[in-house]
Amino acid sequence: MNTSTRAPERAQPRSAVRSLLRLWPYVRPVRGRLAAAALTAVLGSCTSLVIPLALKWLVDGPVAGRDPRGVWLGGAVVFGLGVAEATLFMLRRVIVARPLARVEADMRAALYGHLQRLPVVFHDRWPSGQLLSRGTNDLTLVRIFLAFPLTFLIVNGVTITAGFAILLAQRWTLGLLLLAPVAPLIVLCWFFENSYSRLARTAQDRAGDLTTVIEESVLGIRVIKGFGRHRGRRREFSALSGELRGIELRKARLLGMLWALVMTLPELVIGTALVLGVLQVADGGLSAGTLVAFLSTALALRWPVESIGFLLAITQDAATATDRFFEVLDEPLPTAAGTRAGAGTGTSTGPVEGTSAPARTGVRAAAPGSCGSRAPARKGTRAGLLLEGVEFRYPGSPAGAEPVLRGVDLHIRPGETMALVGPTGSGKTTLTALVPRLYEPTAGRISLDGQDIAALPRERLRELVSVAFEEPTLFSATAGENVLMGAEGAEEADLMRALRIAQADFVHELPEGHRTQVGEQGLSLSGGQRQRLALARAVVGRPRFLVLDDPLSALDVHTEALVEAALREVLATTTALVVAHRPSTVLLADRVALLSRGRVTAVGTHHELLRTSGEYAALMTGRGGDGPAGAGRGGKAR
Ligand SMILES: Nc1ncnc2c1ncn2[C@@H]1O[C@H](COP(=O)(O)OP(=O)(O)OP(=O)(O)O)[C@@H](O)[C@H]1O
Repeated sequence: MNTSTRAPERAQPRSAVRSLLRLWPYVRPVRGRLAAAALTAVLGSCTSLVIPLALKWLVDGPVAGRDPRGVWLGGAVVFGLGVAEATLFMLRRVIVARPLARVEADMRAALYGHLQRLPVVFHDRWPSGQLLSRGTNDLTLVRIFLAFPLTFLIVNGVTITAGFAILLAQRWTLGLLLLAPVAPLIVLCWFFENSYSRLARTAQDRAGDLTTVIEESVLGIRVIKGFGRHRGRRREFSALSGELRGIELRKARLLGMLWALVMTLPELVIGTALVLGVLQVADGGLSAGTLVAFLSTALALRWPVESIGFLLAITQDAATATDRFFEVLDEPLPTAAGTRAGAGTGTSTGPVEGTSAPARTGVRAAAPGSCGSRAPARKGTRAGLLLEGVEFRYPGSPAGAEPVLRGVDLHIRPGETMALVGPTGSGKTTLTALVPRLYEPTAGRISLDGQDIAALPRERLRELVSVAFEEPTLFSATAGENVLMGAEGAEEADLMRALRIAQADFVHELPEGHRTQVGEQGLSLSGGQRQRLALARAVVGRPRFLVLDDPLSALDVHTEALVEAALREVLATTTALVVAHRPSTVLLADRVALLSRGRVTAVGTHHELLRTSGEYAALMTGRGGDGPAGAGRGGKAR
């Protein structure tokens, strides 16, 4: 199986109790209810221990004395005690149901909130299935633990202690006999816990991997079908599912062995006690009522003892689930503003080699200082979008690997549109991701109108910068809601304007207009329609800075021309960085920056670069292999 679908493995020896204690902040608000439920269960369990004492009175009294009224009375008491026990256990369930649903919901909300705030580098590292399984299966396991083992390990402890006190009081010799298996059972449980916890961790991790495979297969169903890969995918799925099945079987075998021993040992000693007790009754050393009471008490203790293995198994599953939950929650959030977060990945965030001014082969910017000055005297005071000595290396890239971006200096003046052109893999998308701080530069600085973006509160940054990515992601919501996500507080008029600019008027023809639900990931729309909605989302908030990653790639020539015309209107009032592969998109820009192997190697107008940069000319005419063809068809040369 592809290991890239696996989360960072962190299975380490740990104490189940210490793991579960971390749940306290979530359990604290419902501690009163949980305590009341435990108390109710203890009362119910103790009621069950009173039944043998009533039986003793019944056998030694009314039954021995042939007193029918006494027998009826005794029977009624035993019946009443049975009803009371059942009622108390039912009450316990009623008391815990609602608060435990709340604990689960609170934990899920905390996980979801944290996931939303974690940086993109975290999501690059973690497979989505692992996160899904932590937010669903694992939290269910925690709720089951709080509902059963947490209460019943306490209840059973109290019941077993009280039961043995009754047994010892009735016949201490037989009582001691029943206590004999306790020591071996404790050792057995200890061994079980150690082995089971390792298996539980592996099983839950593999379940997360399996979720990732299912999710990828569902999302990628078109590719799988298109390439006839379903057999291969099924084999991959079966292998992983077989691995999980094997681990679950080992868990079941381990639990079965524990259960068998936990059941057999008490049965053996109860059998022995029965034989010895009968002999003592025959000798006249023990009353029949006492033997009945003794054996009924011993039998009443069977379930509390036998269930220990099962309760410990759920406890281990829940401890593992808690660890997995907190592994995500412990991931540090990026600092609000003011520092380079480095995204908590252990990546060097300090300056590294290669921040020197890039070698330029092409034309300098028309205005002095608009490109190329590494550390200008008026640092941070220039309006527009300014990148100074920006370097970026993806977290987790091999030591000594070249940074993806090196010494990038670029100044986009207010109101200017800069096209970013470069061969595939040169770092264009990476550069655009740095402006809205989806990633943090490993060196250098980016400023908007003189303000370092690392010092800007994220909300402010989101107001200033809007983005449309190459891959237009839409959500399961209405077309209008997808667009309005682009701006806080935007209204219907803004929506209409954005739809018009993005040439997304097709929305009005949908069955319910902009209130039509678009499917998961917008799959009910064509690629070009999704791209236009994504573009509308980027412009709906009238951002000061616009970053567009090849926004017109999926449009037909006719629609592209319409969108370009409308985009010009927007670009005239914003400062924009537009990744462009096609000459027609380049022609929307005032100037062009050529990115080559992570460096800006030339900046100028389209025509200047065509004249002076061989690499640019090759890209635009398609002679460079990676670049678009058909450059210079008409177009504006500014
Ligand atoms: N999340 C990531 N983790 C590690 N490396 C990455 C990641 N994303 C991109 N890269 C690497 O960074 C380099 C630049 O990628 P980027 O997507 O920025 O190029 P690009 O110029 O936008 O390419 P294209 O024109 O094909 O979209 C590539 O070598 C790519 O393999």
